[in-house]
Amino acid sequence: MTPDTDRKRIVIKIGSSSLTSMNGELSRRKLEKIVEEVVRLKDDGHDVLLVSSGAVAAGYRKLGCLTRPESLSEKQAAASIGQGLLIETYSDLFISHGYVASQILITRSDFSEENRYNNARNTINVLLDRGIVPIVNENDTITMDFLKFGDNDTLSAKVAGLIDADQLIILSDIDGLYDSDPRKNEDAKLLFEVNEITPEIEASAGDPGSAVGTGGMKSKIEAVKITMASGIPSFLGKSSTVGIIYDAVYKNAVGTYFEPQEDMQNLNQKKQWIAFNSGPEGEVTINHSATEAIIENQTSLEPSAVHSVHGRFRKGAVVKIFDVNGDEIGLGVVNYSSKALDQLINETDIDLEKYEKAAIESEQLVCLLDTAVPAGV
Ligand SMILES: Nc1ncnc2c1ncn2[C@@H]1O[C@H](COP(=O)(O)OP(=O)(O)O)[C@@H](O)[C@H]1O
Ligand SMILES: N[C@@H](CCC(=O)OP(=O)(O)O)C(=O)O
Repeated sequence: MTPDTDRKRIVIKIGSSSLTSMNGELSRRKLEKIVEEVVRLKDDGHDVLLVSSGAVAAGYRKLGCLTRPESLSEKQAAASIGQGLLIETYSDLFISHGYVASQILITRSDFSEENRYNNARNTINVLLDRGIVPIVNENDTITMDFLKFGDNDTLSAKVAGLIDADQLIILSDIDGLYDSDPRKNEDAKLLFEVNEITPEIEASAGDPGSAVGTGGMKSKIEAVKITMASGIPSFLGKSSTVGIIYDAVYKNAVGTYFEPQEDMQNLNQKKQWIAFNSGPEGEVTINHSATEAIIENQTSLEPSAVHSVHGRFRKGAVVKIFDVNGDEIGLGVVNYSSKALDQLINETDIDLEKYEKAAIESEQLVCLLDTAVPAGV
C-alpha cells in the first residue's frame, strides 16, 4: 500500500477495439489483462475508475447482426444485450482478485443538470472511498442520438473532471498520438509529450481505425482539451502493450503524455460544469466595456452591462454571452430570468442604482452572472 500522499485517483478509458477479438466478440482474455493491471494499481493503494466501451461490440452478434449495426435502435438493442455481458465479465474477474466492481450508466442529460452532476460525484466518491471499482459507460439503450455523449473519450474526460482525478489514461488500438493520421501517412511520428492542443494537432486527428471504434483520434483530442483545461494530466497508449496501465501511472509507458502547463486554465468544478456539461438555455449580449471583465478577469457583471437578451431562460440558467459584434465570449450562470432582464433594460426610467440598493436590502442577487467562463477554454 502506498502512503496516502501517493494515493492517486485514476480514470482509465478502454475503447471497444481494446476489448474485442478480431471477429468483434467481447474477448475475456483482453478483459482479464486489463483487470490484472487495475488490480496491481488497487494493490498499490490507488483509486481506480474504468470508463469502458464495449456494450454494442459485445451485443451485436447476439442480436443477429453480422457487423456492427448502423441504425440507432439496433445499436441500442445490441448495447442492451452487451452491457450486461460486459459488466458480468468484469465483475467475475474483479471478484476473483478480491475486489468489487460496480456499474454506472450515464446520459448527457444527467450531466447537464447541476444537481444530478453533483449527485453522481457523491455516489462515485462513496464507491471509491470504499475500495470499489466503478465501471462507467454511456446509457446507450435509452439515449437519443442528439443527446448522446456519443463517444466514451469525452465521457471519460468529463468523469475525470467530475471526480477531480489525478490522471486520465486512454487506451486504444494505437500507441499514442501521431503528428498525422498513421493510416494515411507512413512517415507519421509518435508524439511523446504534448503540452498544448494546437490547431495543427487538431488537424492531425482522424477518424476511427477499426470497425468497432466510434470516436477516432478526433474525440480523444476533444477529451484531452477538457482534461487540460481542468488541470488533469492524461496519457494515450496501446491497450495490447503488456503493463501499459500500470506503467502509465508511474510514467514508464510508451505513448503520449498530455501534461497541462501551470499557466493554463485550471477550472474549478463549478466552471468545469458550466464549460463542458451545462446546456445553455439562452443568450445575453453585453456592452463593450463589460467584455474585458469576462475575458480577462472572469468576473461577475452587473445588470447594467446587458445590451440585449435572446431566448427564454430561467434565473440560475447557463447562458451564452456575446459581445456587441456577435462574437461568443463565454458562458455564465445568470442571476435573472430573461423576463426580468428584459424589463430591466427596456424600462428606460428605471434607476438602476436605486434598484440594486433595494435588491441588496431585500437580499436579492444583484450581479448578472455569478460565474463566467471565457469561450474556448
Ligand atoms: N493523428 C493520429 N494519431 C493516432 N491515431 C490516429 C490519428 N488520426 C486517426 N487515428 C486513428 O484513430 C484510431 C483510434 O481511435 P478508435 O478507432 O476510435 O479507437 P477506440 O475504439 O480505442 O476508441 C487509430 O487506430 C488510428 O487509426
Ligand atoms: N457506449 C458505447 C461505446 C461508444 C464508444 O465511445 O466507443 P469507442 O470509440 O470504442 O470507445 C458502447 O459501449 O458500445
